[in-house]
Amino acid sequence: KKKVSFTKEQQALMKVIIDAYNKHQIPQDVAKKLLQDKYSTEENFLLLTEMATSQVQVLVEFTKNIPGFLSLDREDQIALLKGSAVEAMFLRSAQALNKKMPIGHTEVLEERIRKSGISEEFIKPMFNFYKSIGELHMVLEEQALLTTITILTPDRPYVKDQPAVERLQETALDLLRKMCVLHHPQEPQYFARLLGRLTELRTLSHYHAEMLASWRVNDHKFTPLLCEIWDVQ
Ligand SMILES: CC(C)NC(=O)n1c(-c2ccccc2)cc2c1CN(S(=O)(=O)c1cccs1)CC2
Repeated sequence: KKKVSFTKEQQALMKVIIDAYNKHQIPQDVAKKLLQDKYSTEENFLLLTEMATSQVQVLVEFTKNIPGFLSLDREDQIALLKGSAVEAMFLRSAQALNKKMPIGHTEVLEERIRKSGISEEFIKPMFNFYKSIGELHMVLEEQALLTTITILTPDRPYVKDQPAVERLQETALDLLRKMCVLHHPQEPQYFARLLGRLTELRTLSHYHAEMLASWRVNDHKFTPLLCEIWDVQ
């Protein structure tokens, strides 16, 4: 078993990130609604709208707890949130879908997502991504750190002080690297595999822009918060 030691700062950082991540789960009532009956496409779309809106609120709260984030330039904070919102949504979705659920719940959830007006060409890559995340069997610390690293991506559009963001991201990457050695000692490539998922996430977020366009064509309504964070309407 490989010896892994964390500095005092790293232990403090992990605790803050885990507390923040645990505090901000998707409200159970919203998730439960997905499992009630009423299967119409319209109803499924509305539920996803509600879940995605609630997740953006959760994301903003989580981000505020990332050590150093609130010390960044205010406009850069906004640029990082807007630049990572879709990727964070897909990451959270993958984690939600791969969570242990009562028998049959996952299937119902999948079915409602497939029948929510998303065209087939986006369903496939989306579910491939969910599956590829599920196969990693990430522990909570890895999930929370991967979300943190996604948010702290320096090269998002309109970020002015990229070095400041890079420094924060480096800290989270160092910690994630150690976490992977600790929790997956048999897989030396595990950390690299996790970062590979971030590349897949960027591809998905390009699909997302097209998904939005096709919904807009069919006059689907989004909430003001989603329109703001996605820069639509
Ligand atoms: C957990 C939350 C963040 N996930 C979520 O909202 N999902 C999920 C999903 C995946 C696994 C388990 C539970 C839900 C699939 C999809 C979305 C949202 N998007 S969206 O934001 O483009 C959208 C918003 C409005 C109309 S479409 C479409 C695809």
